[in-house]
Amino acid sequence: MIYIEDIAADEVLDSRGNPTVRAKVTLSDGTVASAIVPSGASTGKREALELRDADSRYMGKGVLKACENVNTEISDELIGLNPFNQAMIDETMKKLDGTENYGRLGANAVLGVSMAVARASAMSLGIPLYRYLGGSNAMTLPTPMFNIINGGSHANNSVDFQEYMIMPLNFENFSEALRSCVEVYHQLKKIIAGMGESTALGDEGGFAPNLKDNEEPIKVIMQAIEKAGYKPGIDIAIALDVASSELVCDGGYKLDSEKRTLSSAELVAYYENLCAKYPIVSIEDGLSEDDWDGWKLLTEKLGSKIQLVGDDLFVTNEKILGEGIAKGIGNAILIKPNQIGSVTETMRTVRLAQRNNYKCVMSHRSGESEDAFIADFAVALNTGEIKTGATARGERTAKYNRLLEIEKELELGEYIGKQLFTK
Ligand SMILES: O=C(O)[C@@H](CO)OP(=O)(O)O
Ligand SMILES: [Mg+2]
Repeated sequence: MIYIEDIAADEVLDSRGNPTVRAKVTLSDGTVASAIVPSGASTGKREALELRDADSRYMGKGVLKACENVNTEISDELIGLNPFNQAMIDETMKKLDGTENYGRLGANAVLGVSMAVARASAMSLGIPLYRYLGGSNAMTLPTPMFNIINGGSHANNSVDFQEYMIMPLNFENFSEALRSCVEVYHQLKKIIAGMGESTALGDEGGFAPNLKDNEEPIKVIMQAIEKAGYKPGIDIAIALDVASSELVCDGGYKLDSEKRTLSSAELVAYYENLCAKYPIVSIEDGLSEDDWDGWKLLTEKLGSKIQLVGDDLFVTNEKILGEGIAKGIGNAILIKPNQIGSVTETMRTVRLAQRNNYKCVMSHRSGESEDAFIADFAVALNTGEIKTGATARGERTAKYNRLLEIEKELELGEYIGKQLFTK
């Protein structure tokens, strides 16, 4: 029987230049695989704990302790185990940690090992990661949520909403869909430059211009879609991640660029107005993680028309998603493995969502690496959607390029952009 022979972790860097964990797993048949853990900026309060060192290295952001936990306690526990039983591997780490949120070992330590074990298992079997994780059922190439204007805590500009994304719907396959996004992106660059604004990039590769309010980015994106030769709303639609937990101030939602603070109900009305004017198909974190009443109202007003994605709200947590489903909050969930801490728990959350007709959007973090695990993971779980930034930064392009590779390998893979938002 093949068993785990060695596990080791070291401190490497993410796309913001912050330290993160790279875990490496060696199997008894000689297979070696590694995985790098991503890290968020606009994190949900109830996310699993990311263990950071408290000393002065990297201004308190080091992950040496998390690496040490991998190199000592976690390896001691996992060496000798069967790598093909992912659920058991992940359960063993959960028990070893002993807390609800990986507060002792760190979710960054645990997730790194969890992903590396999955990858090593796939390599040992000589099959791609998506095939290992999803079997013959792994067939759906995800529709991108392609983030072309960055604001909020992902950029240093005037825009309050964090992400303005395009979704290529009316396309036969993934590569054509991706090409359309890239074309729109290049047109957008010209438009922004033509306005005399900076074409500097935010953390996820979208542009970060100073625009006068939070509607203006949508207007310029509409122009860019048309200039690229596509029909807004038919070929390409718009999605937003407001990341509104970051806007909460004095009991309301503070829109700095518009010099006003809105109540939940006013913000919901703001979205209704935007949705009436523009082809918006999805809004993520429209209200804050603590504002479940606001979410209820948002879902009542817009839930039958558009996708309402809970990110900070659900933090990829099966239990919290369960509460949301019971209360009829939102209709979709963002899936970020490091919010919950292991491959197995991520899959459990996706299964719960899919059983309850909640859409799933596989997602990167704003701090990413060259590791394209989520590309395979999205295909494996047939999430149908992926959010992984724009193609101007290597750590985002890595995911798109991996999806192009998977598309080619699958040959008969499905692209479901056209069906995604039809009732
Ligand atoms: O809010 C989000 O959806 C993510 C990814 O885009 O950002 P962060 O990783 O900073 O939480
Ligand atoms: Mg988000």
